[in-house]
Amino acid sequence: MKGNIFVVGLGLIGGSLALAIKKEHSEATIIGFDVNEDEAKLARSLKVIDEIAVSLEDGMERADVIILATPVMQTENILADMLEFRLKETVIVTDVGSTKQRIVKQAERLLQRGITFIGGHPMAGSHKSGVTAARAHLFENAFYVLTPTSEVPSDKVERLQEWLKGTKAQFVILSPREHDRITGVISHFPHIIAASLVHQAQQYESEHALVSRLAAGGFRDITRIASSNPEMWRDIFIHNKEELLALFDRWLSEMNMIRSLVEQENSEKIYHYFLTAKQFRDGLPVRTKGAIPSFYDLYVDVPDYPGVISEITGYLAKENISITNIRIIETREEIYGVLRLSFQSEEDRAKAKACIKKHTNYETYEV
Ligand SMILES: NC(=O)C1=CN([C@@H]2O[C@H](COP(=O)(O)OP(=O)(O)OC[C@H]3O[C@@H](n4cnc5c(N)ncnc54)[C@H](O)[C@@H]3O)[C@@H](O)[C@H]2O)C=CC1
Ligand SMILES: O=C(O)C(=O)Cc1ccc(O)cc1
Repeated sequence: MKGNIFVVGLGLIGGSLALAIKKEHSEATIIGFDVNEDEAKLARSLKVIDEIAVSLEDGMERADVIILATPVMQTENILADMLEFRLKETVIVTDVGSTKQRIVKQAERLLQRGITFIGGHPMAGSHKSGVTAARAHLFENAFYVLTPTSEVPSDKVERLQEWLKGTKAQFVILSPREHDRITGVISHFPHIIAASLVHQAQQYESEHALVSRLAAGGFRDITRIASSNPEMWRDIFIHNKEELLALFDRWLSEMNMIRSLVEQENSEKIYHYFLTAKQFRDGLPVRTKGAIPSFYDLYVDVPDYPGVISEITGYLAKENISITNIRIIETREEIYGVLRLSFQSEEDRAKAKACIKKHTNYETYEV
């Protein structure tokens, strides 16, 4: 499709959407704008966008589709500023914010002027930010929530989905309220838990200098998201305050309950608590990306000799297959193979599997 796509906020999500749209619609012109001029210039040199808008107003007025990809408080402010601009009557405005109720409420004023606004949230990402982390395939297989209000005609929703086809995401329509309730529990609240675990370890570090050195393994895994952009998460917590306050209350009573089981050494109930959590978690789908992203891992059963890692990474490098993470798993219990390689897509994992099979006799497993 032809048209001007205007992306405001050229970071991880804005940049990734720009790349995904261009991949599917090569005739579209991607115009970008960012308050951080260096980020906009970087986006232009990395060919994430075709051109930088002269101003926010200029980009908005030329656009057929406007994508607001800024932290959610900024998105609310931009939606208010847009009331002064002379937008095309046919423009479709959308956003990518992790919260929906306050944004959709603010956008009602645009809707009253006949401008189409469809709230959006591609539910995949990472703890990284900035345009250098942007990838065209970031949203492949992920859920992409849209929250059109009843005034929005369905052909506009279909048109937006057509523009976003290159994301290869799975669209889901929800009300803003349902969206904020679900993301509160599976995405937003876990961030405060991760951050609080890090704070707890930091406080202990003053007593035991070894804490951070010993925290290198599992602790790093469960607290990965504490490395996310603090501005973005501050805004999300303020926007989804009501849901999150309710979750804090439930969490505190849950902690008190499990605390008293430990205090009483109630081994049966403690066991049951872990068991039911394990059963629910083991049953979660693994291939679909979600707000807690699944990684494309490949386990390689390698012999324990020096140089085996460089041997394998060498074969992969020769075939231009990028690895996002590499780790030696120290226990063989339940997991076959000791070398865990992570990839960005199913396709990369399949290529790696074939490459390792071609060059070695090592068994590979997807768990
Ligand atoms: N990081 C993630 O994994 C996900 C983030 N989101 C949502 O996407 C949005 C963007 O997040 P990221 O791309 O991760 O952040 P980012 O930090 O990578 O990029 C945000 C960009 O917006 C720019 N910006 C800030 N205020 C602006 C303004 N007033 N006008 C123009 N540009 C402005 C910043 O300079 C920055 O380049 C947020 O609303 C976030 O809630 C949604 C899904 C996943
Ligand atoms: O890195 C992670 O695990 C994330 O949680 C990514 C993420 C961040 C914000 C969203 O609204 C959706 C996904």
